[in-house]
Amino acid sequence: MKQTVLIAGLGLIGGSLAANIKQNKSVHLIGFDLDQQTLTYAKANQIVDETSNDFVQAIKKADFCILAAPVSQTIALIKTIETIDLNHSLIVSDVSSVKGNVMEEADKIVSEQISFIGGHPMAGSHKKGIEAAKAHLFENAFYILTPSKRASEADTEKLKALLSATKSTFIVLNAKEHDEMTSVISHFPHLIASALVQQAKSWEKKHPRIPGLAAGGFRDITRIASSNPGMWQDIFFQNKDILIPLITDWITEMDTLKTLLETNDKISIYHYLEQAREFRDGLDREKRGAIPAFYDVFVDIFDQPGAIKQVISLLADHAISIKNIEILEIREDITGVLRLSFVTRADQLKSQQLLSNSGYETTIED
Ligand SMILES: NC(=O)c1ccc[n+]([C@@H]2O[C@H](COP(=O)([O-])OP(=O)(O)OC[C@H]3O[C@@H](n4cnc5c(N)ncnc54)[C@H](O)[C@@H]3O)[C@@H](O)[C@H]2O)c1
Ligand SMILES: O=C(O)C(=O)C[C@]1(C(=O)O)C=C[C@@H](O)C=C1
Repeated sequence: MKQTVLIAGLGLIGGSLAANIKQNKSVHLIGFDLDQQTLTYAKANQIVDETSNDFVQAIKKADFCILAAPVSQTIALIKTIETIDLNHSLIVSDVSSVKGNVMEEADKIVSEQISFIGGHPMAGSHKKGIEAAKAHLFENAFYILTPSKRASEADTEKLKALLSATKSTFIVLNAKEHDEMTSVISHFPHLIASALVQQAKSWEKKHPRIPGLAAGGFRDITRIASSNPGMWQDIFFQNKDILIPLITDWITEMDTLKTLLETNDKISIYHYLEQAREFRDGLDREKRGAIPAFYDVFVDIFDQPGAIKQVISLLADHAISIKNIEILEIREDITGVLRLSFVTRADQLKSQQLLSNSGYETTIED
């Protein structure tokens, strides 16, 4: 029998989930969004089977509902769900990056028919909107589930089955564990990335060449500062009780580093850098969760016409598929560095060997 799934909020995440769920032919997928253009795009590109402008009417038809709007809007939708009378059972989930307030609201649902299991796919991008949606976005990522008080294990299993095409790894956490961990590895780093960009922006007044000089390191550490400001504003305020103490800890940490520099404590600075490197290098490479599970090869190339094409052709001739290419640094007339990302370790190693055999200087991270 066909199951009806409603996705409310068809942006980057809702659209990407829709693209996964749509692969299941026994699902009838309804899309709801406040933005008419998004709905038109979703229908025209067959991302959903049906669109709706009426959340309450659509949810009444659904067996599953996934709320994929900004966090504060998701909380507002849960408040609406609390008022709906259903004559059949419904599993509701969300994708919010912060879980505390969402789960607090979800625990207020009294209907016996509704089972709420919070969700958060730990993958995304700095892009927004349905046009950036991709079916493979969640592959190899962790997908965190936070069941509400009344959700049964059987319901959690049903939700996992619905989301199985994402090829993510599901883990169950409570809201507090979730919010503490994501604030450390996602929300706070975002705040720092934006602050680093603001710092460069203010120094640009004195040194107008700063944007041009910003090379691989600055670009790597600040990529996420190009994200959707509306979404992150919401995340920061939803998780501010955890973020504020982290900012206090960070100020203390910066003060410590400042003192080490002022007192010329080279040994302590060395250990500080060494410990950070060891921790970073030790991040689980098989299941990298928030860090995309790609395997990189760095290739030195000469800045001359066709240099990149040669590298790509070599790998294409051996049927190796490159997941992503990034030019990290090109200096005029000298070498530059290409970062090639592969989905499997095997492709990474094979590519490195092929490139080395053809005379390229390559490096990989173990
Ligand atoms: N972008 C990421 O990297 C990422 C990763 C994991 C989880 N999330 C979470 O996913 C959610 C959506 O983020 P996104 O990146 O897809 O944003 P997005 O801006 O790409 O999409 C949000 C969509 O929700 C719609 N919308 C807004 N209010 C709505 C409402 N009341 N009802 C229905 N639709 C509404 C918008 O029109 C838009 O189409 C957020 O809660 C975010 O915290 C984002
Ligand atoms: O890759 C990115 O651009 C992201 O910011 C993705 C990211 C993250 O911080 O890792 C952002 C927010 C989500 O809640 C989950 C994933």
